[in-house]
Amino acid sequence: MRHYDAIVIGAGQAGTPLCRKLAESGLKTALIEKRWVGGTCVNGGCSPTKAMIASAKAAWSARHNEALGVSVGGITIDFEDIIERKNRIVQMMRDNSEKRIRETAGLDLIYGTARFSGRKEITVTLTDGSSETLIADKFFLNNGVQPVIPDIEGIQTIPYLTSTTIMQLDEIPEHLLILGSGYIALEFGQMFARFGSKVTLIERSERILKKEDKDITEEIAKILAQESIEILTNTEATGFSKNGHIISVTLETNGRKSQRSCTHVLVAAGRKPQLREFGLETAGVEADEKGYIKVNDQLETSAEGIYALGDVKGGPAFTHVSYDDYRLIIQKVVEKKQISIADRLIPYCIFTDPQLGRVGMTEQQAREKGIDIKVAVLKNDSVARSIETGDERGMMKAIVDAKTGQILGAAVLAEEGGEVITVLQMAMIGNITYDRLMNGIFAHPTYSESLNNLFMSLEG
Ligand SMILES: Cc1cc2nc3c(=O)[nH]c(=O)nc-3n(C[C@H](O)[C@H](O)[C@H](O)COP(=O)(O)OP(=O)(O)OC[C@H]3O[C@@H](n4cnc5c(N)ncnc54)[C@H](O)[C@@H]3O)c2cc1C
Ligand SMILES: NC(=O)c1ccc[n+]([C@@H]2O[C@H](COP(=O)([O-])OP(=O)(O)OC[C@H]3O[C@@H](n4cnc5c(N)ncnc54)[C@H](O)[C@@H]3O)[C@@H](O)[C@H]2O)c1
Repeated sequence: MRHYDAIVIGAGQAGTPLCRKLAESGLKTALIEKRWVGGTCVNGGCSPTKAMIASAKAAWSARHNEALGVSVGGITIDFEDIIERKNRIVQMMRDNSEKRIRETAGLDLIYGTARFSGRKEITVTLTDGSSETLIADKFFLNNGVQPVIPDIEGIQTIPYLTSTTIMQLDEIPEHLLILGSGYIALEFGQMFARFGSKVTLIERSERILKKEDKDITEEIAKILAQESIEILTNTEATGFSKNGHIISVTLETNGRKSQRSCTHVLVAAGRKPQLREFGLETAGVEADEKGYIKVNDQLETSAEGIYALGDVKGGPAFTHVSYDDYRLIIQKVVEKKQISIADRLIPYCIFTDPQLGRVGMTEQQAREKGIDIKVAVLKNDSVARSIETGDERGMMKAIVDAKTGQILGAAVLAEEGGEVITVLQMAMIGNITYDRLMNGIFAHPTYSESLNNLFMSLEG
């Protein structure tokens, strides 16, 4: 039985950099991965989707540029080229990561599926079907999550797509019906509409992106409608059947049944842990009622010497969170520093076009907490940058503590909303009050310059 100082399970956004740093610190380390180095982000998440979204944006721009006096004539979408470009990017990122791992002294990369067979012991089913048992003093669990497939009558009889398989299609769907209206649904929905699919979003709540403020989600819904994306809210899919290449869907809207047909169905109804046969109980690691691994604010599980990082521990599921977990674990385990994941300020960006950059509290959350707030709102049709570039869609919004002037949260729905929100995040990190941004000198004409006007709206 091989013994290691540390075993990392899952080559995700935490596991990949973590295994190298552990080995470089002198710990004999193994990384166990059942599929590909790079995990979801590189192979089936951020990188491939954003590569394909770039193609979709290029198609939109080619059509939209006529409004700017530039006509390119008719455009064609070469879906095979788009998929090939995406595959090249993924392969390059995966190969670079794997190369760095293989070049690290004291680190073994083992391809196989791990499960706990003892308290500090795992059995790995290797890709050739054989198995090996390994023991270690410390374990770092970075197993990630997988798509939820809702238990809807007939769903298993249709060739439904997930975020992974939709990026392996060899044709553009004629009519794509999407279950859900979260991050994955909106990013793929707009992407495929721009490639030429008819797109229908099915959302059982009363509105899309229900955790975001209503004015923001209404603005996004308006933008999607301009691209002929159909959004059915308060609606559930209750049955599926297939006849040739046509899929029939039974929908229920406020108790009223209707029938629809489409050619493809994407399930984007959330993600969940993949730990059913992982042997958490054998290791003494507790999970919560939804199956996520329970951790304290130092990423420690209920079992001594076993830590969990990234999506598998629940909470915000983003690459930058997983990466921050890695940074903190190194500080704790190697540098012997105090760490805490409590109260992390976690920004995010939904890569629709325009992007929705977000940080901190929504207006709704602040009001639910009873905080005395002021709300600054600026529509992009009064932003010089938007007018000049011919893209006036979207808005900016900031939530400010009425007593202290501190910025509590913000949303920027704009072309580079993900970049502009970082300016507001920096202000929050540095405790810079809104009046300093209102009076700050920013380069003209940038989106960030309009933060002057955004906060001026608070001065009445
Ligand atoms: C379509 C899509 C788009 C996304 N876009 C963004 C985005 O733009 N920005 C963003 O911040 N986030 C995005 N995300 C979320 C992001 O991909 C994840 O939050 C991120 O990858 C963090 O994952 P992780 O490190 O927890 O684990 P993962 O990256 O999921 O890695 C877990 C790894 O563990 C392996 N594994 C699991 N169980 C075992 C086992 N028993 N034995 C061996 N190996 C095992 C898996 O094969 C996998 O490689 C997106 C997700 C999806 C699905
Ligand atoms: N840009 C990004 O950062 C990005 C992009 C993609 C994914 N992600 C990550 O991946 C995670 C998963 O994304 P997601 O979009 O699958 O989940 P999500 O939780 O964001 O959205 C799921 C949506 O599906 C709806 N839903 C659930 N069951 C349904 C049903 N039976 N019928 C109709 N609607 C139903 C929910 O009400 C919800 O609106 C995200 O939470 C995010 O952390 C991030």
